[in-house]
Amino acid sequence: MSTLIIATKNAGKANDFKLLLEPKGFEIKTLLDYPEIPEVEETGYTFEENARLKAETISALLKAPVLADDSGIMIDALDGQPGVFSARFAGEPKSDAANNAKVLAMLGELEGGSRQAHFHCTLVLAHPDKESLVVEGKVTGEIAQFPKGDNGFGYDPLFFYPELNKTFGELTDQEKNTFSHRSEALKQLDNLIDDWFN
Ligand SMILES: O=c1nc[nH]c2c1ncn2[C@H]1C[C@H](O)[C@@H](COP(=O)(O)OP(=O)(O)OP(=O)(O)O)O1
Ligand SMILES: [Mg+2]
Repeated sequence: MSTLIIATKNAGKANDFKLLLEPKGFEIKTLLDYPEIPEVEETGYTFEENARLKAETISALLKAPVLADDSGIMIDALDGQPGVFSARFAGEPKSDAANNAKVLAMLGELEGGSRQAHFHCTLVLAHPDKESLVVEGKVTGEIAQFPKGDNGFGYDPLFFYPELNKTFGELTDQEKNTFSHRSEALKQLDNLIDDWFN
């Protein structure tokens, strides 16, 4: 069985990756299993730059293949904000509740059709002596008028997905991992990963 380290400290993402990759025979570890690894600063201005920083830094440190995810939510009415700054939108320390409240306050009374948004995910798979692989995925929806659902993490309770008539916070794990930006990106990776590993 191949071990794959995910360069994340986000327990919600870690859970998504476990559900998505363990059935494919990967043993998943995350930075929560390596508390001694220092924080990698996300100094990039694109998802790819930040995902590369996380994957390539940790891969060089651990001398092992490492996958990183940089993701966020882009809201049309806010010209694509919070985008790369999604995790820190309401400032530090990062808080999902404060980020969600800030988004709702900025959108105010805008009606459904004007609340379009999408989740974006860029994945970078790095190896100490190979070129990194880069893939991405997205999913489109709307920002709900108020948070709904206790599943998932981050902006999930605000992200209304019209196809299922539910927010991502109301989806089962299986539904989220069928429709999410993360699963979309992983599908792209799936086509490439076997050759890359061998
Ligand atoms: O499926 C998702 N469902 C809800 N929210 C999500 C999702 N995917 C990304 N997001 C939000 C969470 C965070 O506000 C930002 C990611 O920021 P991002 O820097 O990539 O992750 P992070 O700092 O939480 O963990 P880490 O860098 O250790 O992987 O977008
Ligand atoms: Mg981060």
